[in-house]
Amino acid sequence: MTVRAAVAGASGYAGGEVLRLLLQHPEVEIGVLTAGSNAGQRLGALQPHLLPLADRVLAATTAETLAGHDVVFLALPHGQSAAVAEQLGESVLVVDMGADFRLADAADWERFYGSPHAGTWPYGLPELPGARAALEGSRRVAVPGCYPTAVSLALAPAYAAGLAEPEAVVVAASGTSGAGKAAKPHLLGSEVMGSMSPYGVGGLHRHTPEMIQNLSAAAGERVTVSFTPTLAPMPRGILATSSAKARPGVDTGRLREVYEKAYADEPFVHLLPEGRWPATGAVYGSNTAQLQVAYDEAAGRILVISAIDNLTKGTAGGAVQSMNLALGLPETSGLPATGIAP
Ligand SMILES: NC(=O)C1=CN([C@@H]2O[C@H](COP(=O)(O)OP(=O)(O)OC[C@H]3O[C@@H](n4cnc5c(N)ncnc54)[C@H](OP(=O)(O)O)[C@@H]3O)[C@@H](O)[C@H]2O)C=CC1
Ligand SMILES: CC(=O)N[C@@H](CCC(=O)OP(=O)(O)O)C(=O)O
Repeated sequence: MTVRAAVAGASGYAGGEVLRLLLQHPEVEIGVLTAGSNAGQRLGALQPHLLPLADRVLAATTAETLAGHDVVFLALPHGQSAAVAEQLGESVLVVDMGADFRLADAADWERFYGSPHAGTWPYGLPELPGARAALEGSRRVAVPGCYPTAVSLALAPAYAAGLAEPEAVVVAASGTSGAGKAAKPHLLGSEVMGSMSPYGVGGLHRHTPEMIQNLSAAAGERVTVSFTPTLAPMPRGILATSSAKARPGVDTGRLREVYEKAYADEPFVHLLPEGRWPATGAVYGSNTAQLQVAYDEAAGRILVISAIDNLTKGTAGGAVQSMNLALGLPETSGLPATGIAP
């Protein structure tokens, strides 16, 4: 089977990463690549690491240029995917790496994104309860945000097993590629190098409702999330520390048992052996999420540390994994499970 794939937003970070993975995918042939202001440029000038595609000229992002493919990846800014997606046929698989179709609650969407809600598609985090079945055979996929990927993988098993009170606290650090390629004053090298800083503090970050949605679904009751993102001086990676008050009866043994069972058969979620801790360096460039759990007896809290590469498992890897499921291909095709070190 040969799958012909187009990528809209090929000049950006998410588009570049999905192309890196698709170039290694045994069943995929790369078709049209599009951009916005960089339409007309050669890809090699913008993504010099994608050597086999260096001479490809970027087309304008329109439904016409994206027509005639089996799958279209949309790596466009928030709010731009819906207009393109609605013009693509229903038989085409559309994988949206933006946020447009992630949230089920229209009021949440409007509050955090400030535009009308476009709809809700099957959610591209197969490891969440029920998600894999919804992706199989689907022709529309909403790829999760990078922080919600790290945090949902970390806390969903605890909530699904009834181990935690419905009030989660999350502090997470992200590499700068999470903010995209467009120049922003707080992302200048001299602002970021040698410094860590918080942003979106106090429930303001748009990934908060996405985490609440996923964890509430796992818990079967409304979970609140206090989320503090921080910017770290590294190009890729997210390290999230997620915690919640433990319910009576929880101890280290029970906590480990729940996580071992939840992820025993998952190819891309790795619960580390006791005493070892996740690190962004260990998952760099891979589609793997590393997890470790701890029970803080004195505080009565469950702690889960998770590490992902924001561009791989946090975006493009999740997108390709979901494509594989949607098209009935082996779920792991084209996806590296091993990282690059040091
Ligand atoms: N970076 C990350 O870790 C993650 C990103 N995502 C999502 O992926 C999407 C892309 O993000 P990212 O790659 O980081 O962003 P970038 O800013 O790096 O890339 C944006 C891409 O969209 C194109 N584009 C911008 N405006 C338009 C337009 N009006 N019409 C057509 N194309 C346009 C750009 O083209 P040009 O170069 O020509 O301007 C570029 O190819 C976003 O929705 C983001 O939320 C999701 C999870 C994680
Ligand atoms: C460091 C940084 O700025 N990160 C981005 C998250 C990137 C991402 O995954 O999210 P979306 O797909 O929802 O854009 C942010 O906090 O806005």
